[in-house]
This record gives sequence, C-alpha cells and structure tokens, in this order.
Amino acid sequence: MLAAHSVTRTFRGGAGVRAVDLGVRSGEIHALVGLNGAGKTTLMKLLLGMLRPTEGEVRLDGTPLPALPASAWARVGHVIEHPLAYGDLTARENLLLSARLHGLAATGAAAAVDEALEELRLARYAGVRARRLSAGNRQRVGLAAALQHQPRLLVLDEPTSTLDPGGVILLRDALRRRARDGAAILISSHHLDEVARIADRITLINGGAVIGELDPGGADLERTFFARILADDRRREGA
Ligand SMILES: Nc1ncnc2c1ncn2[C@@H]1O[C@H](COP(=O)(O)OP(=O)(O)OP(=O)(O)O)[C@@H](O)[C@H]1O
Repeated sequence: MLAAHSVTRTFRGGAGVRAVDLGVRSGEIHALVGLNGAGKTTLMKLLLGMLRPTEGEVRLDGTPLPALPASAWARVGHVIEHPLAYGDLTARENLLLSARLHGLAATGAAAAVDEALEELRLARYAGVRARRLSAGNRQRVGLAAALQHQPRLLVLDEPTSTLDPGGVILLRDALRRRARDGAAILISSHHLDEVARIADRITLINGGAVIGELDPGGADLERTFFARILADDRRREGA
C-alpha cells in the first residue's frame, strides 16, 4: 500500500535518510527500530509527505505522493512527534475536530469519537482540557485521533513512549484489530520486546539507512539488534 523507493533526504551536517526502500502492506504491522537519531522520524515524515525527498519517491497505492488527491489522506491516520491535542480544547473536542478534518460527517464523527474514547479508556477524561491531561493520556488522545476514522494506513512514531502497561496492551489490541481488518500499519519503537509481540516485520535502520530486518520470533532480539548495529557502524567506519 505504501512504498518508499530509494528515498533520500539529508540535512545540513550530513544526517538524514539515505536510499531507503521500504514497503508497508495491507494487513501487516511493520515496525521500524533503530537508535536515537537513526532516522525513523525523518523516514516517517517522508512517507507521509511532511518532508520532500531530495531523491527517490514515495507511493501510496502506486501513486506518487505529490500526485495524490487531498481525499486520499482522509483514510490515513498518523502520530508523529507531538500528538494532536489543542490544549484549550477538551479530549472530546480534540477528537471531534480531528474526525471532521478526516472527513467524517457530524453524526458519524460523534459516534466515532465515543467509540475511540471507549477503545482508549478515555471516557472519564472526555471533558478535560488537553493541557490538563497527563502525558500518557494526551498520547492516548493523539492515538484515538489517529485511529477513530478507521484509516487503511496508520503511521505511528513511538506510539507507546508515555503509555502505562495498560495503555500498551490497549494499543496493541487496537492495532491488531485494524491489521486484521486490512489496515497497513507502520510503527517505530525502542521497545524491542513490545515490537516482537506486535510486529509481523521489523526493519532495522541505522545511520539513516535500512540495514536489514529482524525476525520478530527470533531468540534474543536485543543481542541481534546490537550486533547488527555494531557491524554496520564498523563497516561504515572502515569504508
Ligand atoms: N530538520 C532537521 N534539520 C537538521 N537535522 C535534522 C532535522 N531533522 C532531523 N535531523 C537529524 O536527522 C537525524 C535523524 O533524526 P530522526 O529524528 O529521524 O531520528 P529518530 O530515529 O527518529 O531518533 P529518536 O529515536 O531519537 O526519535 C538526526 O541526526 C537528527 O538530528
């Protein structure tokens, strides 16, 4: 559904993303893992058209992003860096706004918001202004906003970074349900054990490049992760 072809975007100083090929298929949860600064967020921004590649291209359903009609984005959900939450609006108002921005009509939006509040166990905070919510509950509001319009593509950057264990399980179940219904899902994470539980495919990114995949069912994922990164660092130092 979503495919990056040889995508490059470098910043002044040399950091960025280089010649990345990556696909996200319908019905699949695909995880991106890498160290801080490896390029995960940059790649996700490129995949969502928030950043333009200097080389290569990204396609959604075979169409290059610049040629997509605005309506194509209505069935995409994402959380990149800061979850959408206007501080002065309540959790419910934030979700209603996001639902309408994703093209849901007023009645459908209200029902979708109620379901999302329930799914992310946010109902008791529905009337609380976002700026008064805890970081974890704000993240839940951002995730609810990304999930509630039943997107066919989800791109979530570190979606569990501030969630408690209950929130992690809720999100895991929510993503599994979406994938079962055919959504294509890309997540980034630092939590290898959690990634192993949820991902069908794990791509390893280091120094802005994809350096391979990890087997989600493999033994000692952490050890393999560090060994692969170390080998790549050594290879590049030697190059
Ligand atoms: N707008 C920018 N201008 C210059 N450099 C940037 C910019 N955005 C990102 N970078 C650099 O690109 C590299 C990749 O950053 P990115 O945020 O994509 O990493 P990440 O894998 O998401 O890291 P983390 O796990 O810490 O969130 C970093 O070295 C970062 O400093």
